[in-house]
Order: sequence, then structure tokens, then C-alpha cells
Amino acid sequence: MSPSQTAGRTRREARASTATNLRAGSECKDRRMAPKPSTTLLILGASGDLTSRLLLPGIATLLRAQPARRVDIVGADLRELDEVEWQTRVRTALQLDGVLGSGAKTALGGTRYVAADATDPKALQALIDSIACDRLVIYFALPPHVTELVCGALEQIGVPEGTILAIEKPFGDSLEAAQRLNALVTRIVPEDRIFRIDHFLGLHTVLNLLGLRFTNRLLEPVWDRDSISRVEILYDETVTLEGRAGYYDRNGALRDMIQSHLLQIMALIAIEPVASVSARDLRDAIGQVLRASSIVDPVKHTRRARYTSGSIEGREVPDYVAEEGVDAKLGTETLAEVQVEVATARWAGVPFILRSGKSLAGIRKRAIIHWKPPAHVPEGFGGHDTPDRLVIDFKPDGFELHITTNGEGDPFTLEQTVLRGELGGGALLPYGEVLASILDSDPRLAVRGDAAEQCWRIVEPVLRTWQRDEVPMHEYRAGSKGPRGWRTNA
Ligand SMILES: O=P(O)(O)OC[C@H]1O[C@@H](O)[C@H](O)[C@@H](O)[C@@H]1O
Repeated sequence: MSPSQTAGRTRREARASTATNLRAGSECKDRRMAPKPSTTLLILGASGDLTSRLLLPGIATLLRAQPARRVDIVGADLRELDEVEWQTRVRTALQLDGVLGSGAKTALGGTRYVAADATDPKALQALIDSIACDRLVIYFALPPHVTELVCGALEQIGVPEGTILAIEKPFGDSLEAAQRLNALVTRIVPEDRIFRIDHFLGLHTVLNLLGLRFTNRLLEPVWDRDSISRVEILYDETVTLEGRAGYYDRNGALRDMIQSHLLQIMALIAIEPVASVSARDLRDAIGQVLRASSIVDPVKHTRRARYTSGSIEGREVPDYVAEEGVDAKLGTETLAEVQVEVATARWAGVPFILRSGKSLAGIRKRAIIHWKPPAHVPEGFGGHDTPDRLVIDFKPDGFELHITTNGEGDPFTLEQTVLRGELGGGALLPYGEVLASILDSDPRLAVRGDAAEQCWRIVEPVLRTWQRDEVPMHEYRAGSKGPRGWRTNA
């Protein structure tokens, strides 16, 4: 059995037993109305893009993989939305390959939409009272300042026993805001019922990092500063703003991608060996890495850039600042790169380079572990003894091991050979994976409060340096590989 299969089996088993415990301990407001134990997913911000584009399709894959699972979906938002329109949105999202599975049919049958101002305690109380269920999951698909207001209202009115809060990224918009939000949410429910969402933790390749790293005798002994020269985590996208200027222009690549997703991936690559893959062991180890991490010199160790007009895969793309909804005065970057140091005995001196950008020439979503060259290459070899590297592709799932071998035809020359493999994907989209863990109360795929704060602590010196314009804003043509001179070895 491959490591990924082992990890997958463990996850499923853990979920099954957690679900059983929950079912045994759950309470129902009105058992006559809901004879079978059930969970209601109350989505706040349901009329938004995230719900249709990511959340509902995630649920669709979950209900297809586990048709017996019961999830009632209640959508709520400020916006008035016709019940028929909501039903159509849910049906469209739940229909996979044109087919509505049995689990999806049940979910669709029970779904409804409520127009409500969830920041108003009275309206929120009425909304929650209208839901008869065993266990409530409140999903905040909302901007951080609105999430904070809703949590303020929840603190006033209280939540039903067992309620879970699932909070979308970004968690706060600064260290101070994240600390304030953490203090607030933990006054409402305990930490183990707070799921700070990072859908990258539901990516199979990201999860497979654990199996790959910890179950291979071949890798673990060379996973440190003695053997590794640097680690790159790259997330180059071809997508542009996709109508998200309202959100993106206030955040930029550093906050949108590096502060959250890429630091989480970095932490999983850098964690110390864990005794178990329990939520506690994993999250303790992640916390330890993040506490030890910093961007030592933001002027020297960061770069930023913004795209200008160009064309991507035949699509004409305007200058970023000419995109609808963009405020040029904000000086938002669409490509960011930082060098993080992890000050531990394992990693001291090894740069972790994290980079992400939009409107680039091609999709490169990968981590690359670069090993040092061997201490001595026997004299007499011709050709190149390029250092070994492991490339882990997040999308599509896969990996490549680049190693040096004897050259073809002449055994006394050297050349690079690439061993390719697939890392087992799964039936669920990342949001499906994350939602499954929420519904099963398994916090392994959620960000713990301390980690969310640490990620802000790591990037804030950069944000301040950039605000003072101490790092130049470069430009790159949309559809190019980035600014000149920014090439990486990946
Ligand atoms: O590759 P994925 O799964 O679409 O994730 C990337 C996206 O992740 C989101 O969290 C960011 O807000 C987007 O800007 C980004 O495009």
C-alpha cells in the first residue's frame, strides 16, 4: 500500500469514528421534525462567488463520494435572492456530469435561502431559530470585517450546543485583527470547533507531502540543512482578476496567497517528524515551524511586481490598473516573492522561496526541494552533475525526482534523469475534502488560531516595507514569465 493510500485510509477511518461519536452525542431541537441525525450547513455570504464557484461544487463531490451523508444547506445573505434562483444555483453546482446523485437530491430537496442581515443580532437569532437540526455548521463566506461583526452578534445571542464555526480566509486582515478575531471566536465556541479554512490543506498533493516525507527512509535522512540547499514553493497562475477586484485589489498576491496558502505548504514541508498524524501532533508541529519563521530582511529578501497589458492563451488582458474596480493608488502587487528563514537546527540557513502571481505565461503550482551537490564527484566524469531535486506538483498531482545518472551510450558522462510519478488524488475537490473534515469534526485540515496569527506576524514587516516603497514595484507583461531577471530554476 502506498503512503498516500495509507494516509487516505487513516483519514477515512478517523472520519467514520468521529462521525459516529458525534451522532451519539448530538442533540436535536425537534426530533419529530428531524428524526434522523443531521447537520445543517448555514452559509453566510451565500449569494457570493465563493459559494457557487467553490463551496457548492466541493459539496457536490462529497455527496457523490458519500451519497448516504445528510447535509442540509441553508444559504443566507444580505441580498434578496429568489428561491427559484437559489435552487437553480444549488442544482447547477450539485449536478456532476449532468447527474444529480441521491445524496445531492436529498440536499437539494431540503435547501433554502434566507435574505438576512447576519450582523444584526435579532435577525441572526431568527435565522438560527428557523433551523431545526442536530448540529449547526456556520460557514462564514464573508470578508473578515463582516465575519467579525457577525461573530460579535453571535457572542451576544449564543449558539446552539455543538455549533461549528467555519471561517474563510483571510482570517482577519492583520495580526492585530487576527488576534482580536481569535479572542472573539473562542468566546463563542472552543478552539476545536473553529475551522479556519485554507483549501490548500484539502489538496491531495499537499496532504501527500506527509506520507512522502515521513514514510520514506530514502528522503527523511536528507531532509535538512546538511543536504538541502533551498526550497521553492511556486504558485504561478494564468488567471487574472476574474471579477474579484473588490477583494483582490485590497489584498494583492502577498496577502492573498503567501500569507495563507504558501506558508501552510512551507510549514508542512518543514515540520519535524510527528509521532502521529493526529490533529494535535500535526498542528503543534506546524505551529513550531511558523513560530521559528521570519523574513529577515524584507528589503533584500522580497520582490513585487504588477502586470501590464498582454495576452494569455489568446485572451487580451488589460493593464492591472486599468482593470474594472482597481484603484491605482493602492499600489497592489499581482506577483510577490519572499524568502523565509526557518530558524531551527534542521533548517537554519536554508532559504524557503515563496512566490505567487497572476496573469503569468503558464501554470506552475509546485514545490521544489533542491539538494546540495555531492561532496565529491569522482574525477574522470564528463557532463553535468546537476544537483538532485524533487518537484512536487500540486496541480495536476504528481512528482518528479531529478537525479544524475550515467550518460546514455557513454558510462563516463553524466546526465539528468527524471523519474515521474503520480501522487494519488481522490474523489473530492479540495473544498469537498475540507468540508468533509468540518462535517466530521476533524480539525486536521483547518488552521489553528496560533498558526493564523503567526502567518500575519511573518508577512507584516514586508507589508510595512512595501508601504514605505522601500522595495521597487516591477512590471511584467500579462502572459509573460514575470519581470526580467526573476527567473527561477524550477
Ligand atoms: O489553485 P486554486 O485551488 O484555484 O487556488 C488558487 C486561488 O486560491 C484562492 O484562495 C485565492 O484567493 C485565489 O486568488 C487563487 O486563485
